[in-house]
Amino acid sequence: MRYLDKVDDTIIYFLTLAQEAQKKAYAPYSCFKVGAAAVGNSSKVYTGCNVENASYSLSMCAERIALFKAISEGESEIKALYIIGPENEPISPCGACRQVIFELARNSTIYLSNCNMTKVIETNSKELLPYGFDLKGR
Ligand SMILES: O=c1ccn([C@H]2C[C@H](O)[C@@H](CO)O2)c(=O)[nH]1
Ligand SMILES: [Zn+2]
Repeated sequence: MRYLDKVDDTIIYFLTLAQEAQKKAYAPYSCFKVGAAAVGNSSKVYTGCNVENASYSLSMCAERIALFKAISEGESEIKALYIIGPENEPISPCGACRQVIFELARNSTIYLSNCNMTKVIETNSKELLPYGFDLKGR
């Protein structure tokens, strides 16, 4: 887990796609809009935003929507996952998303960005969720 010294153009490109999705977030309860972009092995990009519900626990996070879109469209592996939050510090995925990332994006590079892409953390599934629950390795 490290802050990037320089945020290169490729990262800016994918974070911009995540930011476009972030604008579509449906977050009337938290007013906390998040966007994500998952890059599949095919190099196709799947974006997501958080979608909330009056029954709060039915809300879904941006990164899970992006990952579920990718898998449901036939991607078998995710190369990279970009997540952009609304604040001045990089977004920190919730515990549920960390488990889903561990399942579906285990070998991905993961980028966590603040709202204007000036602070970007590079990390991976095992740093986000040490000793994650795993049935694959049995
Ligand atoms: O990494 C995160 C963290 C939070 N949220 C959403 C969930 C909820 O809709 C709102 C406030 O927690 O932000 C995400 O989509 N991704
Ligand atoms: Zn989450």
